[in-house]
Amino acid sequence: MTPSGVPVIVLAGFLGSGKTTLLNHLLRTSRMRIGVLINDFGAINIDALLIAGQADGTVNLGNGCICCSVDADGLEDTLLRLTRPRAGIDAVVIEASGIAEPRTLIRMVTAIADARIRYGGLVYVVDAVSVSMVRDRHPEIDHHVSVADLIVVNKADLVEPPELERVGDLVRSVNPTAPRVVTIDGALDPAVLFDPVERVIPDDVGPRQLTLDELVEEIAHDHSAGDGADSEGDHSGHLHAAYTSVEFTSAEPMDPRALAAVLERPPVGSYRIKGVVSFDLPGHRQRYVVHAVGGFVRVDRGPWRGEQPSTALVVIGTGLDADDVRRRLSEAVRRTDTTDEHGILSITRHLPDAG
Ligand SMILES: Nc1nc2c(ncn2[C@@H]2O[C@H](COP(=O)(O)OP(=O)(O)OP(=O)(O)O)[C@@H](O)[C@H]2O)c(=O)[nH]1
Repeated sequence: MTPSGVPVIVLAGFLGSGKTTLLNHLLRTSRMRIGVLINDFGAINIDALLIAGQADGTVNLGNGCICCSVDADGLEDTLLRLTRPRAGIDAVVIEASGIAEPRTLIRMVTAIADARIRYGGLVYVVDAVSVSMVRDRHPEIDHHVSVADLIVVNKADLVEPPELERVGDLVRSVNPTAPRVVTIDGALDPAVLFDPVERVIPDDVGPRQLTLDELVEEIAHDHSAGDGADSEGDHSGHLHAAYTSVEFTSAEPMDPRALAAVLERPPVGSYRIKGVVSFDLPGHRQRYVVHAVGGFVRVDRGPWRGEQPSTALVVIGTGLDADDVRRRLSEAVRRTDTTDEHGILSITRHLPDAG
């Protein structure tokens, strides 16, 4: 028998492991109506930008780590609103920031005593390339893996089979019971996560089902009305205590060669750079999405979605010199006197199909 209540799944994993990629895959391939709660680290919510347009309903929980910036009541309110029968949501996924403390989040979800929702488990994404290095730096990652209900070993395309096997053994030694799935680009079969549903909207839910835009608007309004305080107290032992982020925005287009240099040789202390970039060059006026994780750079591009082309980047790391980061990015804003017609190649060579 399928348990009752809308499942609330927590999606976690270290910085850059592939959580947003996996979530986008689920949103594209699942036939369910999925509500998404996103919590990103940094004042500009890049993950919300990267998911926008894909999710049925996206609620941006704002700046900071979810376990700090959203108090238990705020999370409860949001979840209960999101799962009202009129909303017709089949499942909720909370994407935690890459340095969130999943156990705190799980406690917050399981503490909600309302039959309308149930905790749907922790899906933990492991980056096959960097997991060993990340464990050396942050042994507490093992605690996160150990409480996972499903472990997704992602980026299988970037490691040789023996290394993949080694990562599998390592994960199993930390969490012997959770099932493991190996993926490329987070291509997880939604059936692994969600029970099939037959959506029945009860008769007593009012004149009509809410559109998700209406729902999101309502929830966003509630959030701006009262931002949560820290309900969990001391976060000094959490991963995010050591990390800071630096945001950068520019209405002026960027210089591709200079930006590529920042992505390939990131500022001292930087572990993760991500964002949306405008180059505004002939043939390259699309919306570029750039990612750097450890030493890996990846670029994707697509159309702007009605927004004004501009650049928004976040750099996350430990011991970042914010002034230096901003200076390097400011220097990568395109100067009008430059004519570097091949500069864009330093960016397009990181497109997945660039060979
Ligand atoms: N080659 C390869 N790249 C991947 C794979 N999965 C994700 N990526 C890339 O890795 C980068 C980070 O992916 P995201 O999905 O943004 O990672 P995240 O865990 O959401 O990152 P944070 O929110 O910053 O913690 C992006 O450039 C992705 O395109 C994969 O399986 N293979």
